[in-house]
Amino acid sequence: MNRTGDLADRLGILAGRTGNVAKRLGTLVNRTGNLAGRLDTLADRLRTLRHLLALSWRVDRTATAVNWLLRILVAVTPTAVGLAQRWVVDDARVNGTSSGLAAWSRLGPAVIFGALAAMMLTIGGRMQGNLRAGLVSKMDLELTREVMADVASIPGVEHLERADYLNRVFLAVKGTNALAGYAWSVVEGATALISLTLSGVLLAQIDPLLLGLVATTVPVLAFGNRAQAWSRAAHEADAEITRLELHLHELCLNPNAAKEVRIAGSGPELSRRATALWEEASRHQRRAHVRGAALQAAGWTLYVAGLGAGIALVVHRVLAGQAAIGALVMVLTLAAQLRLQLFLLQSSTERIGDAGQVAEHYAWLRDHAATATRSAAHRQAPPSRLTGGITLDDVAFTYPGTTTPVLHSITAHFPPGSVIGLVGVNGAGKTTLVKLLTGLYQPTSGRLEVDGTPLSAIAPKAWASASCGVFQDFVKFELPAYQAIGVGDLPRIEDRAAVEAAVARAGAEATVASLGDGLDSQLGKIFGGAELSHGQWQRLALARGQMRTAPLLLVLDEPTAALDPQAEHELFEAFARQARSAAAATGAVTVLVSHRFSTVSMADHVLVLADGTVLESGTHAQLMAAGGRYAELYAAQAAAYF
Ligand SMILES: Nc1ncnc2c1ncn2[C@@H]1O[C@H](COP(=O)(O)OP(=O)(O)OP(=O)(O)O)[C@@H](O)[C@H]1O
Repeated sequence: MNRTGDLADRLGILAGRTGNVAKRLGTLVNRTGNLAGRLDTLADRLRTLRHLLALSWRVDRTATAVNWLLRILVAVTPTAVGLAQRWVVDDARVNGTSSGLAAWSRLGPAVIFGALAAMMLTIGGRMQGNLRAGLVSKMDLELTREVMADVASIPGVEHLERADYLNRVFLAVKGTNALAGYAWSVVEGATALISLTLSGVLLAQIDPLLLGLVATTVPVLAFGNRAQAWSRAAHEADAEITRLELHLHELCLNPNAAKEVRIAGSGPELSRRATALWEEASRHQRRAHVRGAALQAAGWTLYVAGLGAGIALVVHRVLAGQAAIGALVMVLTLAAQLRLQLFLLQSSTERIGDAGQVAEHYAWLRDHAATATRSAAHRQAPPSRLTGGITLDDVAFTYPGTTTPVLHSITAHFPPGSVIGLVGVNGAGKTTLVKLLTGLYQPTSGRLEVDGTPLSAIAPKAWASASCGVFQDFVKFELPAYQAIGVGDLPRIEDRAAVEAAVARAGAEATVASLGDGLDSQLGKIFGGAELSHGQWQRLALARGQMRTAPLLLVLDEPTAALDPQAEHELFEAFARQARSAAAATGAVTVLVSHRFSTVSMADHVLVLADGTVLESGTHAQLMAAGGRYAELYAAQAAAYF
């Protein structure tokens, strides 16, 4: 019995040890993973740095070259000043304060050398600061252009709809100035480090113990970095709060929101909430700053203690006759310079840290855009005309970053040339289905095919160019009217005949005629142009959606909600007619989303969506005959209108 007990104990101990080993292995794997992650981040930063230095060269070669030269000169001058002073003082001690030619011939070079170095330190430092500011502003402009181009080049809308992605995009867009300064901050940091090293070498020559003074700079920098990291973490954690605060404040100023805000009297409350958010974010920042300031003060206290000890050591040496008075003068000069270099190093590491955070988001955005472009490059062009139509087979979709499926088990076929109606209550998934059809998102599972080719294998930009659409949340482009319409087909934005034809197809002639200067009228109050009614804006949006004359897919997602039912009916009749006549040429599929059943009844085939899936489908006649949900809602609406 005892033996069995012993064995059990031993087995227990063995199991415990195995568990410990496994835990340690787990920790090791984690650490290796962390290290690999850090190396990746470092590689990303170096790539960004190289890109920024190249960008600086591209935006202004002369300023970049002069800036490099000045930085190097400014880095070595503090040491030169210290050396010159030591030279003069020691010479004076040895040879007395004799004047005349002999003294000048001995001291002249040292005085000129010192004066030049001091001049370089002051003038060069200032010139370098001005050059840097000019370069950073040019680079900022270029980086803003790059970031915006990246945001625009990513197909789909995931990066603009997901809160975590939006935070990254927001921080990258807001941080271009910090990023522009990144490269030069690294150069400044590196040259300040060279300066510190040179000062260290000179101090060590007087007494190796003085290296202790250089060592006290380490806590100053380390604590400074930690303080900065706290502040950055607070800033990053508050990105969403800051976005919300900006959004609420913008609502108070936005003329489109003004009616609702004024009538509801919600302005003061919105402003109060925005202010509360701002205060919350400021509180977090303040807390981080106070903690950081305390830590930094501790670092500087150590430095001051080290400096005091260093000076006491040299005074002792001088009094003991072990060092010349020139050494004391040099130590005092270098100590003052050391403090300046330390400030410079600290401020550049702070800027590097700040910009490093932006650099991470910037690298993410660039990678995201590059991956999207690379993957799009291998995809094929859409067919020039649809022959097989669009097929959905057991399609399901969950928005990235969420867990609840919004669409599931969607199976349908849209034959070439057909007009498809989509109906369903709010939130049924109609717009989401439209987003999948237009390639803005890929299905999470199932097949979505165009003429038998998965839509994911078709180049997104080419599919976007082969589609056109009008949406319920259309854009009010505050541009001259012809551009606000022509932007629907960018290559033909200035093609007046194409714009006029689109206006006619959308039945927007009366709206254009009502504008003072017709198609040349400036739209929108913000730029002193004509203000339009919501319905008039919508007519122009419909015209914009008609700019592409031979699309393969036309989506009309409640584009006429601001029009009266009669106008909507007439428009859809016209669209359906156009769709059927265009069908012969391109086999285009028209998808029409509407809450008005009389409009949807014009479609060749209707899908009734409920809870993210197809509840019923068929022609209007079939659905009415089936007497299901569609028939019920149709009858209810008809009774309400007539
Ligand atoms: N970007 C998004 N991220 C996460 N969920 C979303 C997103 N857009 C829509 N949803 C969710 O998907 C569901 C379907 O929304 P969708 O806009 O497709 O409905 P809809 O049928 O077009 O509604 P409506 O008739 O009101 O326009 C909703 O529950 C909505 O909350």
